[in-house]
Amino acid sequence: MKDKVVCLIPAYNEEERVGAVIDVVKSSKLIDEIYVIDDGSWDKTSEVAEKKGAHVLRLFQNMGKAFAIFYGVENTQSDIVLMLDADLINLKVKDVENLLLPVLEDRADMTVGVFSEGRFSTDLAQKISPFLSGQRAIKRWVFDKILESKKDIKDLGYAIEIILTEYAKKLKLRVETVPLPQVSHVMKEEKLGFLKGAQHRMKMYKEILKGYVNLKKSRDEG
Ligand SMILES: O=c1ccn([C@@H]2O[C@H](COP(=O)(O)OP(=O)(O)O)[C@@H](O)[C@H]2O)c(=O)[nH]1
Ligand SMILES: O=C(O)[C@@H](COP(=O)(O)O)O[C@H]1O[C@H](CO)[C@@H](O)[C@H](O)[C@H]1O
Repeated sequence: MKDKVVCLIPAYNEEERVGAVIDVVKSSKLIDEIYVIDDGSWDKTSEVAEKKGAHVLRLFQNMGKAFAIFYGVENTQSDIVLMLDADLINLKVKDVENLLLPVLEDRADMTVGVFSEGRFSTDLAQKISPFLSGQRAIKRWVFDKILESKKDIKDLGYAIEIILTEYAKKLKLRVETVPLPQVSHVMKEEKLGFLKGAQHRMKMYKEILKGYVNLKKSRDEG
C-alpha cells in the first residue's frame, strides 16, 4: 500500500496566493490530504483555503512558521509530510511529484526543492542558501524525532528550515535536492510594500540567526 501523504501549507495573510497552490496540489494523485495552517491571518486565507477544498487548521494568533508546521504535523496523520509555502508562483504538478517520489520510493528521507530558471532574485536567494528552502517532502518520523529532542522547536519561527537541515545531518538522513524549474515565490516587499517588507525580512533574519545561536548552544552542550 502507498504511504499516506499529507501536504501542509503554512499561511499568514495569503488570501491572494494560497488558492493557486492548493489547485496544483489537488491535481496530484500522490497527495491524500491538504491542510492549510492559517497562522493567525487577519485576511480571508482560511475562507479561500476551505473554498478550494483544503482542510484548515486555524491559529487565532500569529505564532510563526515553525509553530504552524509543527501544529500541522501534530494534528494530522501521515507517513510523509509535504511542506509547501502558500505564496509559490508557477508551481506545477510535476514539481510536487518530483519532490515526493524519492521519499515515496524510499530513496530519500527528505527532499529539498530549489528554485531554478525562474526569477533572478528568488533563484539567486536559493542558490546562496538552498538550506532555507521551505519546499520539502519529509518522512513523518523525522518530525517526531525533532519534537522529542527539541522541545522549543515551535518557538523558532523562520528557523524551522535550518533546524530541519541540522537534524538531517544529525540523523544521517538521505537528502535529495530537487530542482523546481521556473518556480518562484512572491517576495515580502512585493506582498507588503518596500518598508513593511523590509521590516518583515529583518524579522525573518533575526529568527534565523536566533535559530543558529540556539543550535550552536545545543551542540556546545553536547
Ligand atoms: O509567521 C508566519 C510567517 C510566514 N508564514 C508562512 O510561511 C511561508 C513562508 O513565509 P514567507 O512567505 O514570509 O517567506 P518567504 O517565502 O518570503 O521567504 C508562507 O506560506 C507564509 O505565509 C506563516 O505561516 N507564519
Ligand atoms: O529565500 C530566502 O532568503 C527567504 C526569503 O524570501 P523572500 O525574501 O521573501 O524572497 O525564503 C526562504 O527562507 C525562509 C526561512 O528559512 C523559508 O521559510 C522560506 O520558505 C524560503 O523561501
